[in-house]
Amino acid sequence: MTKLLITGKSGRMGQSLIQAGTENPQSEVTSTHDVGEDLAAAFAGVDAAIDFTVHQFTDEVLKAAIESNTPLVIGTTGHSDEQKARIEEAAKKLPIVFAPNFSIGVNTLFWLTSKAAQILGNDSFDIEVTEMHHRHKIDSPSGTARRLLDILNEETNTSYQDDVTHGRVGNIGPRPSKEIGMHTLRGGDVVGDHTVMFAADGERVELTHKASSRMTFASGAVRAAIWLQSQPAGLYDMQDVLGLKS
Ligand SMILES: NC(=O)C1=CN([C@@H]2O[C@H](COP(=O)(O)OP(=O)(O)OC[C@H]3O[C@@H](n4cnc5c(N)ncnc54)[C@H](OP(=O)(O)O)[C@@H]3O)[C@@H](O)[C@H]2O)C=CC1
Ligand SMILES: O=C(O)C1=N[C@H](C(=O)O)C[C@H](O)C1
Repeated sequence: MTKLLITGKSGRMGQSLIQAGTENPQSEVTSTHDVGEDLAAAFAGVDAAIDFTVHQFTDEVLKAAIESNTPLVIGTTGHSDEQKARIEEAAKKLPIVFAPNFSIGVNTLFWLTSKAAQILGNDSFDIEVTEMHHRHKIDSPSGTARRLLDILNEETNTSYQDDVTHGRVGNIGPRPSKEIGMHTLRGGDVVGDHTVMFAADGERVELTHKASSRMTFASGAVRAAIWLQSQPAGLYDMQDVLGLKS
């Protein structure tokens, strides 16, 4: 039985994670944490911690995990490159799964996006990405969209800095062929929609994933925490947990 700490216990994901960790026959939620509570005390005696909170809290979580030698699952998004580097550093001491999306469907979308970009390329096909989330989401683009852009950049020899355009306004002129458009939508209670579009003269391919329940992310994160129990220190993502890399 894997004893779990869930941080952000009152949050949307915190609530789903408590449910998923309780329902999974291989895990139990023995500790929770929220703003203002003692984090070191919350880490005492658990086998793994799952953090879906805010990026500003990640450094504190890493410190407490290292001090208590506790494997960590990080689902929080919105980190800067410097914060991501600190997660990589911590993973030299601890096993950490850090993933922008824990659903099996989105991890399949990552794989499909890579294959589609290899086949279609960005010469005759124009690539655009859209994401839509609920009105409360504070980071943009979503962590999942950032990962999709990383995949597209890698497959098309483009870069996030030079080739990704966020929205368009004004007299923008014709579309540069290498450009990748990124468009964020926010509204209502949308759990999480992502589309990668390849548009050419005469045809269009659209790869879309729509999440309708946060339990898909939560049960994936609990599965990752259980999987971490048998892993050495290192930085992993959900593709490792699902065996999609081998
Ligand atoms: N990787 C994945 O599969 C997924 C990732 N996410 C990501 O998870 C994160 C949380 O999303 P969601 O649950 O919707 O957000 P919520 O706003 O609902 O929850 C955030 C939680 O973090 C707590 N919190 C806020 N500030 C701090 C702080 N400084 N220190 C400690 N705790 C803090 C909040 O406490 P309080 O309420 O008291 O402020 C709350 O419990 C986001 O980054 C989101 O993008 C979401 C879904 C899937
Ligand atoms: O904040 C959310 O809700 C979500 N965040 C993740 C992201 O930023 O990609 C994953 C999911 O789409 C829901």
